Amino acid sequence: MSASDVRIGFIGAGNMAEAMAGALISSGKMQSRQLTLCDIREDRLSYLKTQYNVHTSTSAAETFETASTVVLAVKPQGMRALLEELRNKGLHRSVQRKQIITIAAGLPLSFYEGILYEGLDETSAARLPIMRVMPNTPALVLAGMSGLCGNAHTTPSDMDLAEALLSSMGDVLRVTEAQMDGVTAVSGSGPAYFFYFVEAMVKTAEKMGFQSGEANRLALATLNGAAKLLLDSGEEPADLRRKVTSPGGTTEAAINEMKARNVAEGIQEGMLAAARRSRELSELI
Ligand SMILES: NC(=O)C1=CN([C@@H]2O[C@H](COP(=O)(O)OP(=O)(O)OC[C@H]3O[C@@H](n4cnc5c(N)ncnc54)[C@H](OP(=O)(O)O)[C@@H]3O)[C@@H](O)[C@H]2O)C=CC1
Ligand SMILES: O=C(O)[C@@H]1CCC=N1
Repeated sequence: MSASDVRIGFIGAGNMAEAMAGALISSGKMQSRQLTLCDIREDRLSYLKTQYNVHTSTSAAETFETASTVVLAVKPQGMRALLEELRNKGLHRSVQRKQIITIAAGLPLSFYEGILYEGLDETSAARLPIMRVMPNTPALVLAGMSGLCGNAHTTPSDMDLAEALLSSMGDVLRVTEAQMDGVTAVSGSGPAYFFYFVEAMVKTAEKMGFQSGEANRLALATLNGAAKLLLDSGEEPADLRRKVTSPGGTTEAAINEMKARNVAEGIQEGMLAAARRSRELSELI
């Protein structure tokens, strides 16, 4: 199937679906008319239609039927009801082969198989290969990071298709399913850790007397520059940190204070909590 034949249907058109759909369009990978965004919220759909000129629908069944690739983008807690709705309408007995890509945190491939493959023989199940993707919201600005894995019915060309779509939004790493909780904790949730750090830096700059706009400029230009330096120089973060840290200087005073407050441990424990929560989500359904 060539890129122009692909029809992607997003079921659940929230923050992450918007980031992915927006990236597919702005990267030139897909035309708006190749995308359908489905949500239960009409207000959300009218915003998305105005913003991206995509097809919109309130019907998950219709979106599933008309797509060649379906992206399941509802919250994990709503996934069972959605899958059961699709299965109860017989849509899993698809004659047309289509890729199912789920972006929900935590839920294992076996959960989707248990519902979507119910009553299907191997030949019919093979028409619905299922892939798990863990993207992140910087996809919207084509700077995303995604982890990708697939079930036994996923062929190399299904994986290539998913990777081609995701690489238009940023970097892609193929992983095992066992690594997905880790991907979620590092890159899926990761942008929020960074934003939390920015919030703290900006708040502190304001307390030091800078106007909000000035505080934002100081913090953001610095973090953007530091990330660029790290990426472009190829040097280790610890080495770059040492180059900023003059013995007996201001940076040393800051880092000593952060170490005394176990900031690194807080980051580690936060990330481990995210991975734990990812595993827990699979138990909730
Ligand atoms: N946000 C992120 O950074 C990331 C999110 N994810 C995953 O992406 C998924 C979506 O997250 P996110 O975009 O943040 O969530 P949102 O809540 O922003 O989006 C989900 C949308 O789906 C709607 N919805 C719920 N049930 C249905 C249904 N049956 N049919 C159609 N639409 C429905 C929701 O409506 P309502 O609000 O009324 O329920 C909501 O508008 C989650 O599973 C999450 O784990 C993965 C990586 C990163
Ligand atoms: O917070 C969450 O559960 C989702 C998954 C990764 C990022 N957001």
